Amino acid sequence: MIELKNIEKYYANKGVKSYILRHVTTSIKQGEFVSIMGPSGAGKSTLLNILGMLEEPTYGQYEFMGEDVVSLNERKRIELYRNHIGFVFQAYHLIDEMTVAENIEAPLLYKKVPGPERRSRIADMLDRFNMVAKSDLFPNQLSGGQQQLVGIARALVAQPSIILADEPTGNLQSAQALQIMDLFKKLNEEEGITIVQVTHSEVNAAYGSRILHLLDGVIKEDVTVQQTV
Ligand SMILES: Nc1ncnc2c1ncn2[C@@H]1O[C@H](COP(=O)(O)OP(=O)(O)OP(=O)(O)O)[C@@H](O)[C@H]1O
Repeated sequence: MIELKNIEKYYANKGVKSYILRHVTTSIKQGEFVSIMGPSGAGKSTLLNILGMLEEPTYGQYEFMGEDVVSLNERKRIELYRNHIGFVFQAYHLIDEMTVAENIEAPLLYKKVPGPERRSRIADMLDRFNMVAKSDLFPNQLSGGQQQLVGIARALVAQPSIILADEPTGNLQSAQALQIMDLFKKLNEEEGITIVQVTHSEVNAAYGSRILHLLDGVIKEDVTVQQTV
């Protein structure tokens, strides 16, 4: 599903290059649940943003579902993103002025999904996340855990092939964090959705099947998780 070859990312400042990612070569197969770990500043979010087409690498090849992402024009890349990728952010990134239902609807409007189908998919999401009664509330009327569920519902409503999550439980208490991780595991195992998450938590990483350890922008280790959760 994902092939990265020799991905490099650097910022040049007064002729000095500071490397964020170096020689990143790896592949991720459909159905995997991968955690990216490593110390602060190791380049985890940058790598996830490149996977999610939110940032471009300075060099290297990125193939997503057979498409050469780097050579695609903006319109094609956005289309690929909208059709296949659901992104979940640590700080939720919901739109404050929109209700829960409207936030979940947003990706469907971009994809021009017709009204009746939109309403049915939103209803399914609200039902699945036990949020029917919260449908008309605004994000600031929800707990952090509920806001993140809306963030995940918004990522899922467009039926993505892959969920990319940047510290999805970073702002949550442990009970809520467990709920989100259980949900990811279920999505992965029962619906075959590929998941790539950035996490600082060993507990969260144990939910996945593989861990990429980044250090100073380099993949230092690529390990298979022994399933215990
Ligand atoms: N626009 C930029 N210009 C220069 N340096 C940048 C820019 N964006 C990010 N960086 C640097 O890239 C490095 C990696 O950032 P990144 O957010 O990917 O790390 P991270 O591993 O996700 O860290 P954390 O765990 O703290 O979120 C950091 O040192 C950061 O300062």
